[in-house]
Amino acid sequence: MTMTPVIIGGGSWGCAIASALIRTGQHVELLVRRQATVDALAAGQCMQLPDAAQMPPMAASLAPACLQTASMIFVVVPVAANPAAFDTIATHGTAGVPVILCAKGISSHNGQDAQLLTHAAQQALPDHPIAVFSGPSFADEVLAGLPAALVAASTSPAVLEMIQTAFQHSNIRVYTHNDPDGLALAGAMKNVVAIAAGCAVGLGLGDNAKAAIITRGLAEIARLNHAIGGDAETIFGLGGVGDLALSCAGPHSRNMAFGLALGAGDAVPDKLAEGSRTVAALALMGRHKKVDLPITNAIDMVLNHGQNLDDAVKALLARRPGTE
Ligand SMILES: NC(=O)C1=CN([C@@H]2O[C@H](COP(=O)(O)OP(=O)(O)OC[C@H]3O[C@@H](n4cnc5c(N)ncnc54)[C@H](OP(=O)(O)O)[C@@H]3O)[C@@H](O)[C@H]2O)C=CC1
Ligand SMILES: O=C(CO)COP(=O)(O)O
Repeated sequence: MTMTPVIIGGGSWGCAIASALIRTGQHVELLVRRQATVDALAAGQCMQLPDAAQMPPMAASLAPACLQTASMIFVVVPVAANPAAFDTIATHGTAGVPVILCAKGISSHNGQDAQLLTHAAQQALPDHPIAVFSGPSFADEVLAGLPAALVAASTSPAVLEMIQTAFQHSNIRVYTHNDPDGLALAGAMKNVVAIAAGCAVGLGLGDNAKAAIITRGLAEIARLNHAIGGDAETIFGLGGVGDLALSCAGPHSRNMAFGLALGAGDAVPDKLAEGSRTVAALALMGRHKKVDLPITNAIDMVLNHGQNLDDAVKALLARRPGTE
């Protein structure tokens, strides 16, 4: 029986991860939800990246039975679809097979609670070791074969070794560490900071304001990371500063593009911006942990509580500045 990596989700990032593994000569299967996606992938097309370079044809299926022979399972659907993916793995996956979380956000049920994806996965999948795969990585660039450096984090050295080996000789260079919670949190939070940075630029507040938001946003990430017991070094690595820098660089990031449109008073793009979906849970987590998250809270007020963006900016600037 041949064991193959299986990727749940055939969107931008699922295709990009698959393309990197295929480049090393591995057979990969994608588990998707629509026949149209199966057909597009077989023709070497990613539906979410129509302008991307031609990719290799990819084997995809609608049948979760493909999980039975998975050597490792990448979960690459939006955060909101992760619980259903975990249920599918619990039903069809083989115990002991690593589950690698690739989404960037916080798990939440109807805005009533807030949970790191790592904790949600551990609860739903007690028989599977869990890893987080994150870092600065725009899917279209990975799909085009350009180099990227990512981080895999798990408490299992064997799982880290497996992931590193899987991507050896691909265009993804994998660094490892043992702080999955910190890595999951940093990936979720950078999206919200990118929305805030986009808002500042869209409002015409200038480069100084953008740099201030990135830096104070990083301080928020570090504070909440400390509160959840994450490793401070995670925040200064690829999955922290690295991904924050990438996402705040410009409209290539969907989260930054969302913020730019919001700031400029334009309609927001019709693309996934995980930060807009995760900010409520993140603000809730900050309240539960009693951590001050002014930028996160401001974006939550604007997106979920009807606050005017100008008023949110005024409220942020009216805060008494403290020590750095
Ligand atoms: N794109 C990137 O550069 C990167 C993205 N990520 C993260 O990866 C995650 C996925 O993003 P990305 O691939 O870009 O998103 P896309 O919008 O490109 O693709 C999403 C994929 O998930 C599927 N999907 C969406 N909703 C559901 C659902 N409710 N149930 C089952 N499947 C669903 C879509 O299926 P369908 O086509 O049928 O709608 C599609 O295959 C996000 O959390 C993102 O932050 C991480 C690193 C880089
Ligand atoms: O996470 C990403 C790059 O690392 C993708 O960012 P966006 O979802 O903002 O495009």
